[in-house]
Amino acid sequence: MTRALAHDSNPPPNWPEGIIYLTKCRLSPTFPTSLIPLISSNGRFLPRSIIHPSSVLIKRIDKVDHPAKGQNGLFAKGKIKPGILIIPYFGIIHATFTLDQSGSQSQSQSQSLSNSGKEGRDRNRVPYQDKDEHEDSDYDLSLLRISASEITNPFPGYHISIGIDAAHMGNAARFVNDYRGINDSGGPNAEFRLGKGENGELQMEIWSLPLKLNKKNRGNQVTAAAAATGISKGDEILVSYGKGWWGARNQGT
Ligand SMILES: C[S@@+](CC[C@H](N)C(=O)[O-])C[C@H]1O[C@@H](n2cnc3c(N)ncnc32)[C@H](O)[C@@H]1O
Repeated sequence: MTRALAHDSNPPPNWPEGIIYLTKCRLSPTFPTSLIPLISSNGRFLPRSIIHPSSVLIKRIDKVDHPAKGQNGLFAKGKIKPGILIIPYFGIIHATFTLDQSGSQSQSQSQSLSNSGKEGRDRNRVPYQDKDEHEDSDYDLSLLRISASEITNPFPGYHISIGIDAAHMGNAARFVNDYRGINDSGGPNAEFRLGKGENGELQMEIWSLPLKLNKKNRGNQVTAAAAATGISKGDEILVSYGKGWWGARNQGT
């Protein structure tokens, strides 16, 4: 008998098999408790569940000239106004530590790596990481970076990168595609923004572009009027992953 996946609730239509459906982010089991105050204004991580928004749907892409043909995309189920929170991005929140090579207070890597499982007793040693399992994920977003020199950094000598990875678990936001090759002339119609959940937790969100950020608006009254209507029913919701995201993937190709 196969074990049912530990979905938070019933997944929305077209949810792929093998991916856990989340209605809120989860913390990685290796996420240090001493970092929680940095991602939550009340010092606790107790996000409220957010159900699938009625404004979006997950759809398999069949268009022959779409660069992500055969994959899924996120689409507007109805009209979405400009400057609206469409959906928060859920996944597993994880931390990656990089030894600061420039500072004088650096701990040695071997010293820190020998402290597997002792995080409760010694909060200022980085947790053991065999390999960064999120490094190659195409669903990993940066949530927060903390420099080694910041006074709020509970791990002196290490730069900390906190990310949200939706490779194996997430919500419909994980299906948002990048506009490149899909709507090159119009650009994205949505963007990632840092936001706050109801219980004070930092979260990444997908918003429809406000009118002023739509690059087609400038000096063009006709397009500005069209952009003011936001994202039309049936349109694919498209963001920019950023040049860095594509640069890292195109290296050596
Ligand atoms: C976060 S996922 C987006 C959802 C994905 N299409 C799916 O069905 O799971 C990122 C992946 O989507 C694909 N993708 C997104 N935007 C793309 C684009 N403009 N051109 C080609 N592939 C794209 C790439 O395979 C990329 O690694």
